[in-house]
Amino acid sequence: MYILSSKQLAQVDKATIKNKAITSIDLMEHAATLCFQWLHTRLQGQNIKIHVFCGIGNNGGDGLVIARHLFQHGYNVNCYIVNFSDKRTDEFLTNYDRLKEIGEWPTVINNETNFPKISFEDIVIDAIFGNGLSRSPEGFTKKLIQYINNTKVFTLAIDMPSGLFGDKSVTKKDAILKAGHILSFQTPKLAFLLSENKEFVNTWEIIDIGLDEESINNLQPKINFTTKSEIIPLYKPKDKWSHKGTFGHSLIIGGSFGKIGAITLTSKATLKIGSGLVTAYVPKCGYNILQIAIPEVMVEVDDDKLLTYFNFKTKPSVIGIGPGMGTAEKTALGYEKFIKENKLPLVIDADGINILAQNKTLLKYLPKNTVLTPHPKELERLIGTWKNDYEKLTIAKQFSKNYNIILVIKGTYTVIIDNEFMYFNSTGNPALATAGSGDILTGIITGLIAQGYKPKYAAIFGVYLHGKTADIAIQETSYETFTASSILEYLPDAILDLFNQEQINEVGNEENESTT
Ligand SMILES: NC(=O)C1=CN([C@@H]2O[C@H](COP(=O)(O)OP(=O)(O)OC[C@H]3O[C@@H](n4cnc5c(N)ncnc54)[C@H](OP(=O)(O)O)[C@@H]3O)[C@@H](O)[C@H]2O)[C@@H](O)CC1
Ligand SMILES: [K+]
Repeated sequence: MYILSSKQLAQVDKATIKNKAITSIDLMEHAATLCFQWLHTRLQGQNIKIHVFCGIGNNGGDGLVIARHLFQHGYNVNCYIVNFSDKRTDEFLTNYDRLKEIGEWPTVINNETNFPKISFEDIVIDAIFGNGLSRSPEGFTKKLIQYINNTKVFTLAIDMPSGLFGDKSVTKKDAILKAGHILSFQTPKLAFLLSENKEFVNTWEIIDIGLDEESINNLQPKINFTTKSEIIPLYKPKDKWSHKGTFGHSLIIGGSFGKIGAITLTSKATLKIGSGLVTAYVPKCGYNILQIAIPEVMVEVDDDKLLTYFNFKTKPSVIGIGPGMGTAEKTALGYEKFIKENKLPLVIDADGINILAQNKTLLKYLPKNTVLTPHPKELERLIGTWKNDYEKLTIAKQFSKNYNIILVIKGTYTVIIDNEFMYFNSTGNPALATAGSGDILTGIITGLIAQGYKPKYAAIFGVYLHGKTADIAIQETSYETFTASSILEYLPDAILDLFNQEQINEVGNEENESTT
């Protein structure tokens, strides 16, 4: 699913009205009716007080439509116009009239004295600002947002939490509505996926309002939200004539005394995802451990307790390197020599990234499309600091472009960056924040490359499956007891789930929980 900027969304709105021969007012009626139905299905006519706050633009227009349907279905509704400007849109005015026609006159809020009493048990519908927000709210509108936030009432934001920009950072964070849930139109907004907005974005879901797909595709959006429907076409079915050589040979390099577990997990994951052959290259102290832990994996050894020489004999098709490796001086020296001489596809994690960050001149030796999988701290060491999440993404894109590499930035919504393109992952939950989780991911991506997946798609697919294991597991287990080994245990379910037709239809209407 694409993620569109506010500007792109406004363009697609216009194109839809033109190409689908639908009027703007009908499009609004359709979109807002879907929001009403969402609420009606859940409330089933319960007598809960619902406060609908409407701005004077088209987001406010949506609010008026929702309020009308609520009134007509006998709900206990109070509707307000937040009168921050006299620039009412036509669609707002039409729906204002339609509400009056059914005998309901909204209360106009012009200043603080007009704020209504809101109880904790009530529901607030936020239709103050949407896609047309042009600056941070000020004056009584800002005060109203703060007033609503202070009540701690459940808030349902229409399209976006008021005061939040869809695609740029907000410096004044005290004028943004804290949404309990967001019903957002057509595409996720970039703002929902960034941790700097975690206070304002709890759960969200996408309401498909039928905007013109062709117009969306014509924009060739560069930001994606990868759900099951984007992942399925990536899957490479197995050819019945294949043999283990067809699925590649992965070499997994890493480990040090006390951290052989990390490289064991990576090797296991590489094997489990289907790499035809796997060899681990570890310090001697890891030899017995690996041979006993994973009989299917071959082992080559380096120095006693630390990797030093990097002189393996294996001729792999791809190398995954870094987990548990450490950054000791002799390891760093050997690694630097390896990086300068290596021509094979690489997946680099953990200390492999840290050593590159210490000596950035090495970056130019990385083969095109090398995959780097930093967590936020490793990323900072690699690309420097950032002022906000948007700047982080801009710097990361430039970095990916400069060195022709693929970045997998791990987080609540892990993002894969390839030059100007960004792919935000839709799966995963806090269960994955556990020791060894990253080591497993490195193995999964390496093993997919071994099987012929292009590095970018191996990263996108691997991150999706990694997250999906936790989503499936959590229905049967607890967050607490989920460990890195559980990822491997649930990997078969994550793959099989791709072929589960029932859930495919749900894509586009999935609830997404922000989990930071
Ligand atoms: N057919 C369609 O297009 C559909 C659209 N849909 C809905 O439309 C929404 C977008 O509507 P919209 O473009 O009218 O923008 P919206 O956010 O309602 O308000 C903009 C107004 O606020 C003003 N303003 C901005 N910031 C301000 C500030 N800080 N303080 C004070 N004023 C401020 C701004 O004025 P200006 O910036 O020019 O000063 C303008 O007057 C979208 O989110 C979705 O809900 C759906 O119904 C589907 C069909
Ligand atoms: K809103």
